[in-house]
Amino acid sequence: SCGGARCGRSWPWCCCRSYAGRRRGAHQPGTRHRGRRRLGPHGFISYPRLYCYFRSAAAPHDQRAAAALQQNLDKKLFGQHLVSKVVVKAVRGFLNNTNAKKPLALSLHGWTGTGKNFVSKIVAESIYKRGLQSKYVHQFVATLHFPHAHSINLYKDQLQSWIRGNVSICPRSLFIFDEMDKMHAGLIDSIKPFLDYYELLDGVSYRQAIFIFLSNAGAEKITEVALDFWRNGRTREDIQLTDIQNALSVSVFNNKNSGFWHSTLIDRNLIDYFIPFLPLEYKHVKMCVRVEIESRGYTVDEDIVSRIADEMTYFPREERIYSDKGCKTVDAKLDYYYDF
Ligand SMILES: Nc1ncnc2c1ncn2[C@@H]1O[C@H](COP(=O)(O)OP(=O)(O)OP(=O)(O)O)[C@@H](O)[C@H]1O
Repeated sequence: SCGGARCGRSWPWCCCRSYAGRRRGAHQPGTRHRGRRRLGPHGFISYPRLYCYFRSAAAPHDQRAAAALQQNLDKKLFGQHLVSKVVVKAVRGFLNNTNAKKPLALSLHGWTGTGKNFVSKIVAESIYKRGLQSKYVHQFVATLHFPHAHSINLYKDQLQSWIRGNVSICPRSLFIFDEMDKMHAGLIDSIKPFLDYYELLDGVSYRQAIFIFLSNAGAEKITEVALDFWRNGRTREDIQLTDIQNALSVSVFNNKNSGFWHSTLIDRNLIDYFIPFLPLEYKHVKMCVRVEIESRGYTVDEDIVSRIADEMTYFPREERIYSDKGCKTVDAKLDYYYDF
């Protein structure tokens, strides 16, 4: 129990935002939240709901937010043409829609180190000034927050109450579920009502919320398609969403280790987009190395770039096209070459 401690960015199930919400009567079933007055951090009177509304929910009408998302993805994300296209369309469309019928639900799939967390961060930064640090952004990591299979019913209750409490406070809340493939089967179904087409549930509307699920499940399927294109002499940019999306959702639905195994979220079509992250090639790894060198304030040395990219391992064994860690570990390898 947090015992009324100050609200932090950690994961206190019992308290903080849910607790604060309860104190304000924000997420009691059937209670309408009116944004009551309270003293802000500097002694000013603040209106929590309005604060959230103007800081966050006003973003949909801000073309700059959508433009920033596009710009950032174009500039920072390598080798993921499908991701850039779909994420921009989905998020921009959703933010600009004042009459959304359901929350936005995106499921990002792909090999490790291909940019799933990176993209979630860019999405958060485009909507909320403080990005992942915003108190309206909630990140769950399956192995950290839902470790024990025997506690699944408890987690279900806690997850529901966490989401209910936070959406009551801020309708434009963002929930990111990492490591979906390590989530106990059935747990994620507990949030199904929130992702559905209800106008109100116990007086709360979830239609402005955004849910992003991250998973390695389906990576083999994605690699299979990418390899097929490569072996047939076609460029990876020729791959269309339609070449992967259906097969991906079916494979995730039928994969016992996907977190979405036989999930009602999938069979009730509550996930809006299954977004495939293609495995990264040698040239993409080099791009990541260059960015990392520049971010540390050094001039790019192409010799070091090649040496680091060469150190990574690539698959399949014969062709050696795709990095098996994507761009992960690139920053650690740099430490060896530079005396920081
Ligand atoms: N496609 C990419 N374009 C640019 N940078 C990338 C890309 N993929 C990964 N990176 C870099 O590598 C780092 C690690 O990637 P990230 O954490 O997003 O991988 P992930 O797909 O979420 O992996 P995992 O499945 O293991 O969680 C990112 O912070 C980013 O710096």
